Amino acid sequence: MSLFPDLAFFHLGLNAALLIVPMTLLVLAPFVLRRNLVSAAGNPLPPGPLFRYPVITKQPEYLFDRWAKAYGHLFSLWMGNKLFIVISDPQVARDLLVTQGAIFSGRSPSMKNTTILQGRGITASGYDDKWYLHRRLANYTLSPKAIDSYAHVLDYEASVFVHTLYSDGKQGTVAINPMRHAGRYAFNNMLTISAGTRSTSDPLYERTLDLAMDPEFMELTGPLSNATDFLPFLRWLPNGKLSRGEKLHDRIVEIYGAVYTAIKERIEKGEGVPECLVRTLIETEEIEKLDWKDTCLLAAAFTMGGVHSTSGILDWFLALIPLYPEVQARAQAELDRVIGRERWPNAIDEAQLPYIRAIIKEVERMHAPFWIPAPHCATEDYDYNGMFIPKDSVVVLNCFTLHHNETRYPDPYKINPHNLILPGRFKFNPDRYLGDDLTSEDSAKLLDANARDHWTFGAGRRICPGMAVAERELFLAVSRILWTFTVHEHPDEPIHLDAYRGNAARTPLAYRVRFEPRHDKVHTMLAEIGETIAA
Ligand code: HEM
Repeated sequence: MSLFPDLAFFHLGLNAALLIVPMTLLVLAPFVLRRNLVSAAGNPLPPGPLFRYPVITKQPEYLFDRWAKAYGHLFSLWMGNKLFIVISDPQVARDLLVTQGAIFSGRSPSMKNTTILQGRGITASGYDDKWYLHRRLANYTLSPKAIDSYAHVLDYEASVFVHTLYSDGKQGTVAINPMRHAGRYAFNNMLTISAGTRSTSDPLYERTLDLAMDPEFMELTGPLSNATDFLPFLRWLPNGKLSRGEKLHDRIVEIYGAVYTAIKERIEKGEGVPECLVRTLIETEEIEKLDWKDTCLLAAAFTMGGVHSTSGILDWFLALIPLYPEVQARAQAELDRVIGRERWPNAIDEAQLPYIRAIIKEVERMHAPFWIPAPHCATEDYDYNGMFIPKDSVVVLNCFTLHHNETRYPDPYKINPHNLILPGRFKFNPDRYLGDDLTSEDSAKLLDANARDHWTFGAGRRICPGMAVAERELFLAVSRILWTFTVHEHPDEPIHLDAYRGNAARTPLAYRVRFEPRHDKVHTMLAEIGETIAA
């Protein structure tokens, strides 16, 4: 028997620890450390962080920006067992997503693509024949020519939106949160395109509105925020988030199924149904071999996809503009000079209002709703500039870094008027877009990727097909709001622009602003519009 039993135990414990710790590390290493792969040509993966991440929830754009600075324009990141390839440079984005679009246009399994949209609804379809068909329908419904057929609706809804800000804000006497109104504006436009109607007191369309405004979709579909996307075994364990995704899927199918049925019944009864996506789908479902779920999820993807994105930009615009009185005053001077005070701007005036257009582009750059737009997926192995991009890797744009490239956008970070309120990272400077007369759709087609306005609508074959509609909506709303009101920050309620809500599309935290009518004509015009709405 040892004279020092405690010490013997200590030695035994130490030996065991010396054995167990390295063994545990060895077993855990493949789950914790990055895996290095090499292509047939001997090229390594793009460089990237040493550790794997199970999930990144809080402002991943800052981490991506740091990694882009540390590892370069193309870096790789292991999220659990999924390899992400992150693009932070315009030319690389063009080379891969546009020039090699045949390889980089897939979608990867995820909560959004697999659980909620079940591989359908255009946005979640793989890069296959069904996607081509859906994309053709999207182009047909959202092309500039198609927009002409519902331009009057976009115009009317913009008037209703401005009127609501006026009446809800008690003609400029109280501060209000404009976000729900912006959401309803975008929603009514999308519902018209999808279902040929706007939200009314009909309970079905009220439910459609509630679904579109519910932040659940944007909370659940973040590209980095669902551990089940990266650690597949979690799918087999009880999982609250997964069941929320399943419930959301059921709710979408149930509500849009009812919209489909209502429209089909009206067509069968010979009632006039205006031209809209669901009508086109019903009329072509046999030829195109669409099933019922395809139709529901396509209508849902259109309606919901075009709401948070467009209204998000309006929310950011309305949060920003009171903080930059000199920008607001310059825009109003342009409106007074070009339009005058007897009427407000219409779509046709857009080309004559370059400063308003520049403001919209600058909001799109500075507050892109998606810092990481819908991930693409590589459908083949590909070697690029001595780096290996394996099949099935998830390929994403790092919009935050692209939009803060100091060569393309000089001074992207500097000063803001409220250093105490904002952390001083961003500079809102519409001047940088003066002289850029291209629409975002045309700008995306430029051969020189460095000259593109911004990357807010994604890139390549899956670039947002709703760009032209969104820009028309934004122009009508922004130009009319600035013609009608001066927007003021509430003196006791500072607006916080750094924090936001949503793991996919970002919207500002709730805020209130005051819409002060600019001149007497505002009251007469809005009174007339009020009568039209009531009629
Ligand atoms: C300012 C508003 C909008 C923004 C910022 C926006 C942004 C985006 C982005 C980043 C993508 C992913 C592109 C990619 O995969 O590379 C996308 C896809 C899509 N957007 Fe938009 N969008 C907006 C408005 C709209 C509107 C008004 C519609 C109309 C219905 C729409 C319909 C779609 C559809 C259907 C897709 C899927 C395309 C596909 O996978 O082929 N979006 N959008």
